Amino acid sequence: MNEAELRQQMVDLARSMFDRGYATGGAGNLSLKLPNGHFLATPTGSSFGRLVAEDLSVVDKDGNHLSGKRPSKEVAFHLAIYEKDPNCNAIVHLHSTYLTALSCLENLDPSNAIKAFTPYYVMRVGELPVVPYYRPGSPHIAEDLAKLAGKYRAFLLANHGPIITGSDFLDAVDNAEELEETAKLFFLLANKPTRYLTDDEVTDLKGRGK
Ligand SMILES: O=C(O)[C@@H](O)C(=O)COP(=O)(O)O
Ligand SMILES: [Zn+2]
Repeated sequence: MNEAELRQQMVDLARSMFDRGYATGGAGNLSLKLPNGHFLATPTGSSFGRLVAEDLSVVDKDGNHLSGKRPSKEVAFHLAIYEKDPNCNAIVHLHSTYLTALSCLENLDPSNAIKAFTPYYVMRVGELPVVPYYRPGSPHIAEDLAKLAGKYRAFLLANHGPIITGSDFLDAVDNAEELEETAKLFFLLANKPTRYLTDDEVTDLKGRGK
């Protein structure tokens, strides 16, 4: 896809997420890698429901603002992930209801906030490591993510929300939707005896693709 098509894809899929309740108000941010090596990101304060293709921000790998409106205050954490994960070409950060609720629970397993109970979660996401709470925009988020990126496909910011990566923007959005639905199931199953996938079942699923 060329840059114009990628801009339109970000506008269209952001609007679709907004219309289906995955994003509200000005929460969340999005980015993708452009063919020329620069990055397209949502402007700070923008609503997923009202993005304008020409207004989207372009930054270089060092975070220099090249064009469009002022980028998301989280652009540093997006860039930290791209730097460490060569397979990541797009990133979705949401404040979606169930994943954000999950991010506020005490005693989450920092290495994996959702133990697998369905195959598609394993195939699309795998594990969900938790980044401790820092205020939004803090450089510490990027520092912590730099240590995890490349080993995981999604991350949960404590008391904040999820970050999901993808091989392209559509893949990142699909992964985000799957993860949010998995968190919804996690709460539906709370206090119910649940059969988790065994280690062998998880291993069998890994590496099989989607
Ligand atoms: O939670 C926050 O404030 C940010 O992480 C966020 O989601 C929106 O910030 P901008 O991308 O700067 O609008
Ligand atoms: Zn946020």
